[in-house]
Amino acid sequence: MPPKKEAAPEPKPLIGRVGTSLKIGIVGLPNVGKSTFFNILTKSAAPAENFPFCTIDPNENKVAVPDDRFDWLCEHYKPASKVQAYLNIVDIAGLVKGAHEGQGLGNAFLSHIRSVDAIFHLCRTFESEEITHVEGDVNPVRDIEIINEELRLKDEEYLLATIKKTESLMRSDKKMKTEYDILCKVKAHLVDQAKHIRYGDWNVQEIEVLNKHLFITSKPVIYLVNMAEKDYIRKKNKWLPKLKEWIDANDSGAMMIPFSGAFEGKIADMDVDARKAFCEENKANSTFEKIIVQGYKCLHLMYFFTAGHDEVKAWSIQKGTKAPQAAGRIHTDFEKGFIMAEVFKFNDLKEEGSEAAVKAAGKYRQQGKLYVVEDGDIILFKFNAGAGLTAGKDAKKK
Ligand SMILES: Nc1ncnc2c1ncn2[C@@H]1O[C@H](COP(=O)(O)OP(=O)(O)OP(=O)(O)O)[C@@H](O)[C@H]1O
Ligand SMILES: [Mg+2]
Repeated sequence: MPPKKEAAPEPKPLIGRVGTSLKIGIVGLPNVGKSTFFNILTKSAAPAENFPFCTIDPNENKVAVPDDRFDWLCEHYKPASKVQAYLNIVDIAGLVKGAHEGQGLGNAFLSHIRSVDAIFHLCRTFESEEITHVEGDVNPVRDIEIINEELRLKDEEYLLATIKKTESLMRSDKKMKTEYDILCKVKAHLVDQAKHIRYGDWNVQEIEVLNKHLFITSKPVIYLVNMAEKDYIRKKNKWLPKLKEWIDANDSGAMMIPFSGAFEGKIADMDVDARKAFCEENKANSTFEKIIVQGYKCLHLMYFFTAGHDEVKAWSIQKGTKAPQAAGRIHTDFEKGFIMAEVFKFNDLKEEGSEAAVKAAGKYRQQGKLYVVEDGDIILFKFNAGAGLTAGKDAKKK
């Protein structure tokens, strides 16, 4: 018998693209260390030289999302195959003041920013005589304002053109009126109040319209602060408190993560022992795990696990995904013929020691169609393999 339907409140839809192959893009002024960060993080070899506009075309790569629970499951099941979740990252060319009007490398890379789903906004606090700063001196607060204004102006240009188009369509199609009104509300926020779209409190209908257009300033942002190695080790730089203050005042709730491209580059080249000794000696550690995990979460992604001796796998899903759609990530038949999800929690497995013990303790739950999958759930789907076949056939061999 399938479990009873449980009543779950409908969560508000997310702003942004639907899917799981979402990407986070690295955005910032030229020569602030974007490609250096991208290369070390994703073990890529994109050009990262000391001159502005070194990057022209976007570079894309992925990096595994570190997770102790995944490591524990692999240790526990000793599976033949292990598949982690991945974060897709895009290294984008530097933006300068006036980019929305074609300054610097022009408009092309603003379209590269449009095609990502969240932003690592990278700024520079490291001083260097040799490494040019396009604005003449190091001032990350000013730099962040320049970039944020460019992104807003690009959205403004697109929004005003869209309002015009919608207005003319409305003459022959009355249904366009609702969309037109919503776009005007977006204009009051983005143009009249000069605010990024992500700060607005939008209702379901408004989010639907926003998701047709995927505005740049509706994307979630994490601020990454690239420090000199010395400053990173001593955990001090005069800009850190100013940046924190600016973010609290202007982008309240956004996360700021300080790191150092120079420090990360140095330890990435060391073998495990040398790295450990260096980090202990300097009482400093890599920030990359935190950046990857937060970048992944910022895309509204999470994962559930399937776990057995054949395979331990983390399946990326969007937050708020219900059990049948989560099953559909594995195979469309799993979604079509969904009967139930047998779910247990990672902590219960760790505590009880085995699946059998979890079951015996009554912590193995059967969940129905309305169950909203939680991060780190370990799931076995039961599904009807097709018309005429017996219901309840195991979805996945264990
Ligand atoms: N934390 C740091 N300390 C000192 N130097 C750094 C640091 N991070 C990066 N650099 C140096 O800054 C220079 C510019 O770096 P990079 O090419 O990564 O910048 P970018 O932001 O990708 O520039 P562009 O927009 O022009 O592509 C390189 O010489 C790099 O080694
Ligand atoms: Mg670059």
